Amino acid sequence: MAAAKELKKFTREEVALHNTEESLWVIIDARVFDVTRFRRLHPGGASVFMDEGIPGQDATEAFFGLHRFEVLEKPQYARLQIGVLQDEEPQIRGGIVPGQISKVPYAEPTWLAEGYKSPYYKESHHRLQQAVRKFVDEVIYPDAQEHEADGKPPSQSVIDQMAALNLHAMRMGPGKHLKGLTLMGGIITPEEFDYFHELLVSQEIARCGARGYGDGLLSGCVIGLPPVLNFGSPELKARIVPEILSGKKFICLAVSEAYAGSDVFGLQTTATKTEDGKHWIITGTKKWITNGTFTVGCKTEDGFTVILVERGEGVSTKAIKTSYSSSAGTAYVTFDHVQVPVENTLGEEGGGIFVMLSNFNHERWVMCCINVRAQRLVVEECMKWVNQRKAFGKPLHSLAVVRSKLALMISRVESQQSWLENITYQMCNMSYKEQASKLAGQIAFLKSHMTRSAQHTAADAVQIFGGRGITQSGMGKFIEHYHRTVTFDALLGGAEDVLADLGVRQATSRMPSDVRM
Ligand code: HEM
Repeated sequence: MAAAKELKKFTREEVALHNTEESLWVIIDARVFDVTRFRRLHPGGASVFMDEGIPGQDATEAFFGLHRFEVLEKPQYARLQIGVLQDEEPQIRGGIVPGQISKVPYAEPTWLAEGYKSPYYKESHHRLQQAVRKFVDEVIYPDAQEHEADGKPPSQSVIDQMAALNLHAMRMGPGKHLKGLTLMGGIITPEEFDYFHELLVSQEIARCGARGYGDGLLSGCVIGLPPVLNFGSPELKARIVPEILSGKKFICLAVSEAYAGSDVFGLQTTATKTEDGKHWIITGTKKWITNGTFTVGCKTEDGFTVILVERGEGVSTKAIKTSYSSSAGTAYVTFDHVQVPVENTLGEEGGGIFVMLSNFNHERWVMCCINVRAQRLVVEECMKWVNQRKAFGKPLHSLAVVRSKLALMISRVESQQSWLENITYQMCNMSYKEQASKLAGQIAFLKSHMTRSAQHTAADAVQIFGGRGITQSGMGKFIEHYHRTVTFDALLGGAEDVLADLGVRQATSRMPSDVRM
């Protein structure tokens, strides 16, 4: 927006004189705009500027009932501002102020909201959160908005800047891969880094509200690299890991197929050994694969084996159009007699299910971190909308039916974040093995509960926003996007119903044999 100090000052009386089609000014939040020529170009039509109470008048309330704050920040509209009101200051804050914590109730998890306390987050978490938020607001958010819309992948410059701060490495969680790295310019040490740091990094990125872009931003690495880190040979890791964490190469996990998804034993991609036993020959297809090197689940003689396949001869990919942005790079992958050295085997031959299962908890937990933060963004959007939008002469929040929807949305998001933090605390205090046995059910339940809740929240938000909730631009743009893409989380990393069932099956299998009512 134009800097207020360079602008002329006008009284309300002076502005009021410009109330005709020949000279038309309006006041928006103490800023004076000359819309005489713009009127004919206005996306909302020319006539609205001549409606009662608009020409030469203060149109602040009418404006914010129809436009996002960002409209005023766009250069082509900001230049319409010719001055400010004498002795008055703009009062409205909107858009993105890099690094800022939202003051909207429930827009932030309690550990970030003013005046609240948390047993889980220490000073190092706050330090990291502040730095990551500023980076996300300044670097990732604008790129996310642009490419979610144009469908292009995240800019390499953003991936490189994230790599320079070791953000890709931090998204893999605590562990040996962080050793010796300078994290976020050195504001936190690898030794300090725990799952709460990882949680906050994932959640800060999720605030962008760009689902396809978010997946394109190396989420394939979050799920595809752990099998290499945990089961790859030292040589393989030395060759692959640095290239990936520096953002030079992309990796993804390729399990689901046209034939099988949750049913990993139903996979049809095969890996057979060459006669000399030195190579795998991989043939088959994979579907809905995010990003590019592949960590592939294959059927082998011994059952199911996970193998790292590098892009090369016999590997081809083509884009799949889904209901979210092609920025995610969702692909159909074909392996046609691809020759891969046996040294690329991850874990034991035939032990693929163990490799996958050990990955699933972390992967699903990351999805939970992202999911609940995306839900919170919807709460924030709804809170703002019900406050600034008027219906029947009153703000929307004066309607009981709207308040009851908000009550459910807020309750869902708060309870899920609390459950997530409890699980994260257990993760910080359990060995990886303990996590696998004790937390698989908890995480499966949380994810399944969250994805179902998210769908309720999406539907409620659309009701609150009305037609704007299904419109890709303007006031409801985040709601439309959320509603269109919300079901993704209910499918990735284990379908909602399968996960809920997994949790119950695990619980019943652990019932003590001597317990009776
Ligand atoms: C400097 C002043 C203004 C600028 C730069 C401006 C700009 C815009 C833009 C960019 C849109 C497209 C909306 C979007 O996709 O976000 C829009 C829509 C609209 N504007 Fe304005 N506008 C201004 C003032 C006003 C005023 C004073 C009114 C009247 C009360 C008004 C009424 C509307 C309406 C009714 C729409 C359509 C909204 C919808 O489809 O939901 N605008 N305006």
